[in-house]
Amino acid sequence: MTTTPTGTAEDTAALLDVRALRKVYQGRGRGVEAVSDLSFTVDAGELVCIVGPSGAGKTTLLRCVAGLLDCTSGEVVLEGQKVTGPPVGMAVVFQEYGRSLFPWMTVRENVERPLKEKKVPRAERQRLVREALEAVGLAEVHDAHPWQLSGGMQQRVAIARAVAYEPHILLMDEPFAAVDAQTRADLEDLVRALWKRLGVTVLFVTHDIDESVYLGQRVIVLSNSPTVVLEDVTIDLPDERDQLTTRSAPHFAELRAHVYRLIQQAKEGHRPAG
Ligand SMILES: Nc1ncnc2c1ncn2[C@@H]1O[C@H](COP(=O)(O)OP(=O)(O)OP(=O)(O)O)[C@@H](O)[C@H]1O
Repeated sequence: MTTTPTGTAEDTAALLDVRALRKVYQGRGRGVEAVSDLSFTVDAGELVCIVGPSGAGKTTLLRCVAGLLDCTSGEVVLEGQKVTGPPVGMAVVFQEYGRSLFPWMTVRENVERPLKEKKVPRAERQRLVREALEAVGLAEVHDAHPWQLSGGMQQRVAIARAVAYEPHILLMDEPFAAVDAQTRADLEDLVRALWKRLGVTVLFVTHDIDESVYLGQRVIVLSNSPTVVLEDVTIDLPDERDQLTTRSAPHFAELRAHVYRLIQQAKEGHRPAG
């Protein structure tokens, strides 16, 4: 069991509710307060990006949301249940695809593995794996091993594995930081396409301001550590986005500049007013 019911969850319709999250790492002698007080919600079907300067606590936040790390105080509530371990309805895609795929398994076996653990019946598993590999454009290489594929293709496998699992929420932790710029653009479009097609909720952590504005419906900007939310920016760009038109739109530039200024303020130690 990875989640426990919370009596206070009924007051929110949000899929994910991060409430006054605080994380202090206990070191030798003294604690390090990485996250001070983080609160935000994500509604079902939203695509929300988190940005912040290096060391802002993005990974700490994501690990707490994923139930991989205990918070010191506050709570993470997913679908009305307090997260106390990796939740069933969640899948995570990490930056280091090389370490998250099993090299001795084929692409198909890698994607299928979590479904076996979830005890999905065989025929259903095969359908989900086939559809997920088709969705990321890798149907042809289902029998290859990860080490036979490029970095971008390996990350597509990791995305297919997450998608096949049919999560209610997909967490992505700087998933494209290790691929080249062209592949990154393709993968960004893949995430938007899958998000629209599947209706999955996505929480996407990145240090890349342009990427956050291009992908998100909202961008939550974090202060530097000990972390609070500096601003929750609504990205009111048209829903149909593409790399050329969207990125060259004047309003994209305005939003990008706004988030950029917030990150500069974060680096200078600004905190939200009040
Ligand atoms: N295990 C740990 N023990 C002590 N302090 C830690 C530990 N992990 C992270 N920290 C500290 O917590 C703060 C936030 O770290 P975290 O890795 O979450 O930030 P980040 O925003 O993901 O950074 P980056 O963008 O550089 O990956 C930093 O000051 C970091 O030094």
